[in-house]
Amino acid sequence: MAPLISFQDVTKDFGSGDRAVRAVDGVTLDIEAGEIFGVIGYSGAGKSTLVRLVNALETVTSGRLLVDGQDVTALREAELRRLRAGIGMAFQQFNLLNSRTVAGNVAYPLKVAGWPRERRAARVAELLDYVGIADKAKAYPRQLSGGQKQRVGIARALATSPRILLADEATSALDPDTTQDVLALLRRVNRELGVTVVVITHEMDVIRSLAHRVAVMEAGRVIEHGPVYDVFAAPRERATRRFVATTLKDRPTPEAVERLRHRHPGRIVTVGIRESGVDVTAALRAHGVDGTIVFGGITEIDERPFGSLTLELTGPDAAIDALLADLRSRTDVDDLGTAGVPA
Ligand SMILES: Nc1ncnc2c1ncn2[C@@H]1O[C@H](COP(=O)(O)OP(=O)(O)OP(=O)(O)O)[C@@H](O)[C@H]1O
Repeated sequence: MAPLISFQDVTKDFGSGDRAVRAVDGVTLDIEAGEIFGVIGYSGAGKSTLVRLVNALETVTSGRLLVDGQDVTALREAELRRLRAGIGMAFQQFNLLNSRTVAGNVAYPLKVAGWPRERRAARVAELLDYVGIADKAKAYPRQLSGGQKQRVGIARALATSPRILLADEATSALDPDTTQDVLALLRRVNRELGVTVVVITHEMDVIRSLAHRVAVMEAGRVIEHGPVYDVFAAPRERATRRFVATTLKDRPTPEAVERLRHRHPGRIVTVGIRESGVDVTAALRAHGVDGTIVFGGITEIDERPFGSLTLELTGPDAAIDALLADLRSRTDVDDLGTAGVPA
C-alpha cells in the first residue's frame, strides 16, 4: 500500500538571501495509513514546519510531498480546501475561539464546511461525548482546565472526520496526569477511528507511550527514524541517545558510577534488558558468579520490555569473563570495570 504521507527530499526555506532560514532540509520520510507517527526534536529543529507542510499551512520550497497520493505542491485552492478538510490539527495552545462556547468551537469547522444546523448539532454532541466533555457543551474556554481545552481542540480537529490528525505539542502545556489522559484519547482516536496520527513533541515520554514509529529531527533534517522500539534500543545519533536518556534514566551517569564504585568495590556492569529475554539470574547461577543489583530500570516501549540492570559482580575473574561473554551473545553489556581498574 502506498504511504499516506510521503516526503521526498522536501526542503522548506523561510526568507531569502542572507536572512534565509532552512527550516526543513532534504527530508525523505513515509508515514503509513493507520499508524501513530512521532516527530521529536529540540526547539527549532523544524518539527512544526515539517507538519505544517502536510496541510499546506506552509508551502514546500523544493522536493515533493504526497498526501493520500496527491502532490500537495501542485494543488489549486479548491483542491487544497478539500485536502485540509481531511486533516485535523490540535495545537499546544489549543487555539480555541474564546467568544464561542465549547459546542460553538467544535461546530465551527462544520459550519465552514457547509453542514446544516441540525446535522451540526448532532455531530457536535457525538464528538463531545467521544472526548468525554459532553457536560461542558455550553461552557466557554476560559471556564475549562487545560486538559478539557485540549479535548475541545481534538473534538474540533475530528469534526469533519479527517483521515489524518496532526498534534503539534498537544500535551506540552499539560500536567503529567492530564497528559496521560490526552495521550489515551489520541490512542483511542487512532485505534477506534482509524485516524493516522502525527505527533510532534520534544518529550521522549510522549513518543514512548504513544507512537509506533518515530523520526528524530535536528537542524531541519531527519537524523534517524524507525520503529520506536528499535530507535530506543539502538540509538545511532547523539541527539537520539540524549532523548532516550531523558525518558528512562536506567543507566548510571558517570557521576553515579563514581558513587557506585565507592559503595561497591566489585566489577560493575550494565546489562540491557530486551524483548529477546535474558535471564540474568540464571546466567549468574550457571557461571557461579554473585551479583547485586545496584542501579537500573525496566519499562515497556510499544508494550515490549526495555531497560537495563546494573550489577556488581563478585567471583573469580575467569568466571565473570565467561558470564559476560555469555550475556554479550544475547544482549548489550557495558562493562564499567572495578574501582581503580576501569574496563
Ligand atoms: N514563518 C517563519 N519565518 C521565518 N523563520 C521561521 C518561520 N517559522 C519557523 N522558522 C524558523 O524555522 C526553524 C524551525 O522552526 P520550527 O518551528 O519548525 O521548529 P520546531 O522544531 O517546531 O521548534 P519549536 O518546538 O520551538 O516550535 C527555526 O529556526 C525557526 O526560527
